[in-house]
Formats: sequence, structure tokens, C-alpha cells
Amino acid sequence: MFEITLLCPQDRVETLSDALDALDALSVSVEDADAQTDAERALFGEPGMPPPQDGWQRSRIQALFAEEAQAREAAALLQAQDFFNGCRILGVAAVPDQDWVRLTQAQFAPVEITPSFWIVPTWHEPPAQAERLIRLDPGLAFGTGTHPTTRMCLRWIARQGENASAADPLGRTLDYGCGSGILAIGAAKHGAVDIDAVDIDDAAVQSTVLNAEANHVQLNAGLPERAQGRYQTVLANILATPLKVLAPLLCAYVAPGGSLVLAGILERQEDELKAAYAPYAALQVADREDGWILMTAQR
Ligand SMILES: C[S@@+](CC[C@H](N)C(=O)[O-])C[C@H]1O[C@@H](n2cnc3c(N)ncnc32)[C@H](O)[C@@H]1O
Repeated sequence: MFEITLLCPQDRVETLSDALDALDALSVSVEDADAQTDAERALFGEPGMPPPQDGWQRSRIQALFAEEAQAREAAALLQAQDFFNGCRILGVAAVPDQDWVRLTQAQFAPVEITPSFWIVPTWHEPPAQAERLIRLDPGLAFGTGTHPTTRMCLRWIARQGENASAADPLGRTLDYGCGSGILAIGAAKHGAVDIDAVDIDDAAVQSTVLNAEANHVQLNAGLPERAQGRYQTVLANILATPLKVLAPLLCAYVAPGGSLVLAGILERQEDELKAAYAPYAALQVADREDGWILMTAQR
């Protein structure tokens, strides 16, 4: 394989990507040319909010071709176009053959939640001390255990589940915004019963069904309407803005004496979350990691 790498301003990304596509590029990828420098700017807004800007100031485009001649011809053709003004070819180079599957897998090692509770990809042997584990491979849905918000929820689940004094520590459980289903599966592994796992994204629901099967766990996955009645445990790892909107709904799902567990909240958002939930529940910070907080409330 041969790769063209080029640099272009924000307003040329789409035109160049389309042109590379038309020139039979096998793939075209776009990255922030200023990533990891002081000029790097975030592109993602919270759900429901516009992104802070439409694109990066300068993008690095990489296009893959099967043959060197094709790549060089494409580079020459692009340079002859008017729209290429202000853009620059950085190089045409051979891409060394690699075992891409192995390379991708190597990025996902087992994740320790507690010394006895682990998330383990299927291509890894479980660690000897893992008494409870979730088998999970990275897929389309969020939730592999590598993000602090997921880990904090799982730690909270493990603390309840490992609490020997309670017979049924988690009880009926709702995972609202289930992604891969990791929290619902983790709850099942710690004694939760009659578990509902819901998400607005169909792909997440499908992923939850498959991951639950792979972990021999029984749960009901579906769209948010699937959640019904009251739950002893309500888990929601979404983001601050939707969590604020969902405050009355999520609190209404919590049974008297039950627990509400919220994640996806940055440290600086603590007060706004407390204020949004104040009419229904008194949120407290229960854990922190890498600038994120876990907030919980008893009803
Ligand atoms: C950050 S992921 C969390 C996934 C998983 N629960 C975890 O802890 O790793 C958030 C999930 O919430 C879903 N989501 C976002 N807004 C939602 C809403 N209003 N109702 C239900 N699900 C929502 C997203 O589709 C996504 O799968």
C-alpha cells in the first residue's frame, strides 16, 4: 500500500476528500494537523450543543492507494487543481505491512476495577486473581472500561456487590445510556436482578444484547421506553447536559431507599448537577478520577 499525506486549511477538507475518493483512494482519513500542540482546539460539543467550530484550522489528510503509481498520479492531479492552492503534499510513501488486528488488540489490555473484578478482552487470559470478570471487546458502542467514568461506576457497583452485609445489594437495576452494556453486565455479576439496559442508540442496544450473551448474563435491553417502574439501583453514565434534562425522569425511576448513580460529569460541573437534582435528590460526590466525578444520591 502507498499513502499520500497532505496538509490543507479547514475549508478544503471536503473537496480534497471527495477528490481523493474519486481518484480511487482505498481510504481517506483526516486528522488535526495541530494535535498535541498549543494550537490544538477541541471539536466536540456536548450532545444537543453545537461544536465549538466546524473543523480544524489545518488538517492532515492521509489517503491510501493499492499501487505507488496510482498514489503519485493522484498527487500530481491534485496539485494541478485550483482548489489545491494553499494545500501542500507532505509525501507519498510505502506503508509497511503490519498485523493490524494484533496491533489494535495490543491497545486493549485487561482493565482492573478492583483486585478481584476485571474487564478482559476475549483475546486475553483472565488474570489469576479475577474472581469476577466481564469479557468485552471494543466495538461500536461506548464502554470498554478504559474511560474513567465507566470505571468509577463499576467501582461503585463492586463496592455494593462486595458488601457482605447486604443480601441483595443492588436489587432491580436500570442502566440508562447503556452503550456496550458494561454497567448492566457488571451489576449482574454483582448480584443485580431484573436488569433493564436502555439507550437511544440502536447500535448500543444491539451491542448490549451481544455482550450480555457473551457474558452469560440475563438482562432486558431496549430503547429508553423499555424502562418501567422503580429500581433499587439507577445507573446513568451520560454527560452533564443530558443528565440535567433527565433529572426528573431518572429520579422517578429510583425506588424509595434506592440509589441513583450518575457519571459523565466534570469536576467543574458539580454545582450545576447538584442544583438540577436538588428538587428530587441530594447528590454527593462519591468518587473522582482524571477530572471526572461520580455523583450519587439515596432516595
Ligand atoms: C458515555 S456512554 C456510556 C456507556 C456505558 N454505560 C458506560 O458507562 O461506559 C453514554 C451512552 O448514553 C447514550 N445516551 C445519550 N443520551 C441519552 C439519552 N437521552 N437517553 C438514553 N441514552 C442516552 C449514548 O447513546 C451512549 O451509548
